[in-house]
Amino acid sequence: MTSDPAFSPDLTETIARARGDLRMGVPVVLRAPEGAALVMAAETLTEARLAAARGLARPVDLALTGRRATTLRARAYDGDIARVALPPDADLGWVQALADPADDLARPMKGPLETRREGSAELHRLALTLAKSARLLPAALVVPLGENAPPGGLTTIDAGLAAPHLSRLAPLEHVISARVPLKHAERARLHIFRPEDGSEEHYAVEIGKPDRDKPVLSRLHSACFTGDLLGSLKCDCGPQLNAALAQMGAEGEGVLLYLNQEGRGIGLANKMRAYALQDQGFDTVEANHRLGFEDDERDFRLGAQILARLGFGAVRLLTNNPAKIARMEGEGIVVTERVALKVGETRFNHHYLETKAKKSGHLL
Ligand SMILES: Nc1nc2c(ncn2[C@@H]2O[C@H](COP(=O)(O)OP(=O)(O)OP(=O)(O)O)[C@@H](O)[C@H]2O)c(=O)[nH]1
Ligand SMILES: [Zn+2]
Repeated sequence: MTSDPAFSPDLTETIARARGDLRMGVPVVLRAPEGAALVMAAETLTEARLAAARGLARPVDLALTGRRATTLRARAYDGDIARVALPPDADLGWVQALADPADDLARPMKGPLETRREGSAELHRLALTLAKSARLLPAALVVPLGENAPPGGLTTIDAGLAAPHLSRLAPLEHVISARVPLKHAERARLHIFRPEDGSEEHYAVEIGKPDRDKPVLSRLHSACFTGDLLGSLKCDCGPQLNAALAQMGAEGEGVLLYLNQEGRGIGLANKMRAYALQDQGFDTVEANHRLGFEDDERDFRLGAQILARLGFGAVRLLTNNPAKIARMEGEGIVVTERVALKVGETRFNHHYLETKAKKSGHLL
């Protein structure tokens, strides 16, 4: 056996491993100067692990976002985070009901919920960041280890190092580019970019050979499995994707970024949870909030980074979303023109588009 540290995972790799652990239901150890804690995602928690957490005889918290706490009428003393004390008789169903709003209307009374105000919320905040980045519901059990040694074989993260690390944008590796003739543009190339943090790859479709010294017609498209692939009438994504490529094809050049930020960054499973809430009468923004997410969890720095990597510094941006323009400019990409992209309105998405205009500032 070699003990060469080059073989050991670094911080980025350890965090990627922790994401996988949480998705599988395996606890992760977060270490801080005030003590270590075991963290488990509420979504993948089991009865056996909940019982084991109680066996440690320490006060156990369920960390929720401030958004979820508002729906549950629980006090979030840390602003963006609420630390709900696990009652002695709480079972797995209780944890899941707090984490998942699916049955909020059928079973409205979860409380009274006791939330903590003393001590630090640092590990709770990190636990929720990890759960979100694993595309799980943002709810996690936080079990202080106290004098107990962490169980063997668990991924261990230094919280002080991980928090700033998670807020930075992972560098992208350009993997490969190749020609893909498209219906709308025979001269097209697909570029694949892979984030160094082990998260999903993103794609750039380059139409023609745009001059890098001029503003390029560009679209930052966020993945929408239901709209892009299934032809869902519940949103306008499919027609927007098609129309953007058609316009680039007609002009002979352009660049479309296909960012794998499904569901405005919450992942497809959570987007379907949001759709189920919309079936109960909530709009697209309310549904995200009830789940514990912000309206939009996407990181558009990614788009700016890919444009810069391809050599573009200025764009004519196909969008109705002013936030995308602001984010591009904030990252040093000049937006010389907004090109409106109004297609695909149906009787099923009329309310969705209206909500985006009213609540998220989209231009009509
Ligand atoms: N969470 C959530 N995501 C949704 C919903 N409907 C569509 N989406 C996602 O929203 C994103 C739409 O992205 P875009 O069309 O690129 O962005 P946009 O903010 O609407 O801006 P423009 O289309 O550029 O005007 C996709 O990732 C979809 O999967 C919804 O009801 N809830
Ligand atoms: Zn869509």
